[in-house]
Amino acid sequence: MTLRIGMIGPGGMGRAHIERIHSVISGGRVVGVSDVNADNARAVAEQIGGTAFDSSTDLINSPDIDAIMITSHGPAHEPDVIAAIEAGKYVFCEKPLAPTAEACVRIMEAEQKAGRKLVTVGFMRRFDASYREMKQIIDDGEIGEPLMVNCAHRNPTVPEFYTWDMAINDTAIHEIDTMRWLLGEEFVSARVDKPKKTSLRFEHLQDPLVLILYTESGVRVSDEVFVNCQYGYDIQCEVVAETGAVRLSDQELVQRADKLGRRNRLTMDHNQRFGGAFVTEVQEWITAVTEDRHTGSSSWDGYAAAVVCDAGVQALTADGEVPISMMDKPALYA
Ligand SMILES: NC(=O)c1ccc[n+]([C@@H]2O[C@H](COP(=O)([O-])OP(=O)(O)OC[C@H]3O[C@@H](n4cnc5c(N)ncnc54)[C@H](O)[C@@H]3O)[C@@H](O)[C@H]2O)c1
Ligand SMILES: O[C@H]1[C@H](O)[C@@H](O)[C@H](O)[C@@H](O)[C@H]1O
Repeated sequence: MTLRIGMIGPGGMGRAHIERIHSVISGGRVVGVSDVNADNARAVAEQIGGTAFDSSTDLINSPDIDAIMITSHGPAHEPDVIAAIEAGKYVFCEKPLAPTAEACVRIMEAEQKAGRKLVTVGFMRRFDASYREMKQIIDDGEIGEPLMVNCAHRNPTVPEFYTWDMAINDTAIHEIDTMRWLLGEEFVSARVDKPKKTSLRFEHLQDPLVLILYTESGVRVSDEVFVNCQYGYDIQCEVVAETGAVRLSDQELVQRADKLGRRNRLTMDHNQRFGGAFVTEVQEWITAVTEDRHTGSSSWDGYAAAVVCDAGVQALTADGEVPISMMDKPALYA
């Protein structure tokens, strides 16, 4: 059986997912699209030989669509995720699940009403082979209890529409989710340190910044977010534990040796750096949906990330630590 996928918002991320689904991933095909930009929907539909739906509601409720992928902008996700749940269809939603914790709570309420987990949030780093190996080493107790984690999230540049809060809720959200998963704990406080700003940024941005988070057991996670570093898409992570340390190695593109020395070609964007993780993530989702089961990050994970992001955004203008508190986890997500 081929899973018939309907995609809402086939922009940059959506088209990259379509490319993967139609070339390297098995078991699914994007057969319908919708977009507020109707010309874009028509163009993508023509490319894939599928249907351009007039609205996301029509796409979600079509009997010719088995499952939904949402790759529109974050603020547009909530109504479409809820409509997919109400239609009883599995839905893969790109991060963020929704821009506020309150919106994520409404999504969890709809899912609890439906009585089953239908929503997967696109936190792809959980599917990256290097992060998975780090997690295995930690979970096997090979380096003892984690004490500190030092992360860096560097992008070459960002466009002018990228606002100051996006450093947290669009960029650091990846480390926020990955660290919850890697450490198996929730965060209890957030603080933001603001170093000297690069001159190579738009005036409205604090760039770089360092988000400092503490977990329930006291692990300190620092996340340097530097989105105009110019030179590459550079993702770093080192977990320092009681008897050892483990870190992501250099990015995996080729290493060249010549008279200038040995050096790696760096990745330049998320699709290059996390291409393998995206493939595994979407393949696992298609396989799971075909077998009528949930996989990947849940709405609870989307909610938890949003709560930490809200605190991180508050910390941008607060003095010192902002406490983080979450609602009790509903039984559906236990
Ligand atoms: N996992 C990752 O590393 C990663 C990387 C990039 C983007 N993303 C996420 O993917 C999503 C899309 O980002 P992008 O870079 O592809 O943006 P984009 O601007 O390239 O594409 C978004 C598309 O959604 C459409 N759209 C906007 N509002 C809509 C609505 N209400 N209904 C239907 N269509 C709508 C736009 O017209 C556009 O075609 C965002 O949530 C973003 O955070 C994730
Ligand atoms: O939406 C993108 C995406 O999530 C990338 O993975 C991240 O590196 C960028 O900072 C963000 O703007």
